[in-house]
Amino acid sequence: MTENMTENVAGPAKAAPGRSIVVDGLRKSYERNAGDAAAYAIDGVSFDVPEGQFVTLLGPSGCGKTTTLRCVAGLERAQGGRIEMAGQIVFDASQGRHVRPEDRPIAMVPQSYGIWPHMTVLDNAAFPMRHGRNRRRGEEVRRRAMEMLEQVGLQSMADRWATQLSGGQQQRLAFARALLGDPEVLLLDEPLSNLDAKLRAKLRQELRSFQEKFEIAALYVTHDQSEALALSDTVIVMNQGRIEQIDGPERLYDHPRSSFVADFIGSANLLPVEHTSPGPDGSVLAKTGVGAVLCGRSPAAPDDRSGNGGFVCVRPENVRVRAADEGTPQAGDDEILGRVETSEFLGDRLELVVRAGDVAITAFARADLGSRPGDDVSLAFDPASTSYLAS
Ligand SMILES: Nc1ncnc2c1ncn2[C@@H]1O[C@H](COP(=O)(O)OP(=O)(O)OP(=O)(O)O)[C@@H](O)[C@H]1O
Repeated sequence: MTENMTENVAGPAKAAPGRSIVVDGLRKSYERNAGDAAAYAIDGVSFDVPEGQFVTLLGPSGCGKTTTLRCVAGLERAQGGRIEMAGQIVFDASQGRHVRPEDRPIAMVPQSYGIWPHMTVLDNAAFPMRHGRNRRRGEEVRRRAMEMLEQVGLQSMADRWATQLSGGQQQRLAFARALLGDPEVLLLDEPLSNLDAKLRAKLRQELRSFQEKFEIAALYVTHDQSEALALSDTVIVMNQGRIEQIDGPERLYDHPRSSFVADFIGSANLLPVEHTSPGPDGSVLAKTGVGAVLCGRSPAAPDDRSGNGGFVCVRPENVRVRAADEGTPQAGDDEILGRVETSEFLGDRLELVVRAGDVAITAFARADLGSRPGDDVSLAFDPASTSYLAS
């Protein structure tokens, strides 16, 4: 590792205030001859981590999340791009600049928390102060470590072996230890992935409340969309080494920019579109296999609202369902007639899969609708919550 962690020559370069990390145009291939664009694990990745914010890299396995995180940490060296951290350029491919991981203002929390089993809780916590960037000695180390253990509720366990802690306590210790290295940013690589679902849900809330309490910026990697939505101020959705969308959780869910994002975040009906034309008030009229659908949302620029291809995107909770014999569709209602294929009772509602022409549409319906497989129903999409996605 050491031979490629060398130069750190230029003086401090200015980073934009208020941003803990700025990543610009990062490109990394693991191939020796990285000429072929398809060989890049990440390609043109750019984003910011603002001060005190929780930012998550989210995407399916192999999309480049860990590679991005490792480049930020300095554990991998990219072939292109720049990284600024706490007011300094820590990586610049064009200038051959690469600050070593131990000299970057970061703390990394790995999947297994990286806790030393042969050390006490206190010694684990004190480790970065004894061995990190800003080394300290003597009583001050013990005092600061004890103060931090108190903050995370582990002071009474300071002299225990770290292996005697529960999963949740280990997470708190990993968090305390990371903070004691005075990092600008915490880097977390799927720290909850080894835990069962119930503990995961509890610990993610705890993780978030610590991060807020200490007002530290965090860059978090996960492939679990519910975790990303629950924890993050900002989610960066990645696909095949590129960024698809950067947005807050609600906006990602309500305004996905592509069919990939719509499908990856929550569940979505994606109806293939034959062609589109501009509709009233900036909407898009999309011709699909089940008829024309009015889409009140579209990330496409107004000039790009006529064309071929793309998808209508509507979430199951935004599909209105009624029994086909509940009365004829009202004038102006673009209703779609279909037949129930499956019906699942979920307590407070039914989840229906309705076949309409060539497409299967998932919809949530009132539990008392009582629809069963084989029943005819009519569906309507609310234009205000229906999107046209060009790709
Ligand atoms: N050390 C390596 N050598 C060669 N190829 C690698 C190496 N590490 C990652 N890759 C490749 O780079 C691409 C991105 O991998 P990366 O681990 O960054 O993805 P990820 O999104 O973190 O996936 P996961 O969620 O499975 O950890 C993948 O195609 C992967 O096979």
